[in-house]
Amino acid sequence: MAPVAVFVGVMGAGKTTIGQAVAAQWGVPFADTDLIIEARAGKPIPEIFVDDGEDVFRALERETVASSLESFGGVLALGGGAILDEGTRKLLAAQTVVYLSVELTDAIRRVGLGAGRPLLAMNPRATLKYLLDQRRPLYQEVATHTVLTDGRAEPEITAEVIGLLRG
Ligand SMILES: Nc1ncnc2c1ncn2[C@@H]1O[C@H](COP(=O)(O)OP(=O)(O)O)[C@@H](O)[C@H]1O
Ligand SMILES: O=C(O)C1=C[C@@H](OP(=O)(O)O)[C@@H](O)[C@H](O)C1
Ligand SMILES: [Mg+2]
Repeated sequence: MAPVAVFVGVMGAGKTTIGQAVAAQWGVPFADTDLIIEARAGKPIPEIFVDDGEDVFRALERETVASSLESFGGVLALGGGAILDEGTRKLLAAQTVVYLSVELTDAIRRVGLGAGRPLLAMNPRATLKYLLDQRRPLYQEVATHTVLTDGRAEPEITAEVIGLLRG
């Protein structure tokens, strides 16, 4: 079994929100690697970053992506930084990967002050700009489909994803 679709994109792209909506419309399960990691670690992501550091989080993320890709049959949302790992990018090569793209203005509006997202705890606007510039080529590399989300409401984006994946 393998996921029907995997969502990637920077924080605030809408991976969790749109992934859930697409899964609901298809009538398939939804999973989010962030939630799986929190359950496995027994603590929220900000605490993993504080107690154990980003490297430990990335290792948990890599294992979680690998096991989900192997055994989960539904819609899978990744965390924004999962694609930083080369091994994860290789795993994604055989998958249907939807890149939800968003630029700085809308992304920052959506994540606000970054609550629950430890990488945005300080200077969220400058950090998000840096992360967008660093990661954009990696999202493009793994994507089989790209959907622009700037200035668009969730139902419209969900409908475009479903239309694109219909074939
Ligand atoms: N297209 C959109 N327009 C406006 N707000 C959105 C849109 N997509 C998501 N959001 C909101 O932005 C926030 C971040 O969305 P989320 O799905 O958690 O993003 P991600 O998982 O990619 O970080 C949520 O509050 C969500 O309701
Ligand atoms: O971009 C990142 O490195 C991260 C994104 C978050 O997920 P979302 O993209 O769903 O917010 C979460 O995995 C963690 O805070 C790190
Ligand atoms: Mg998310």
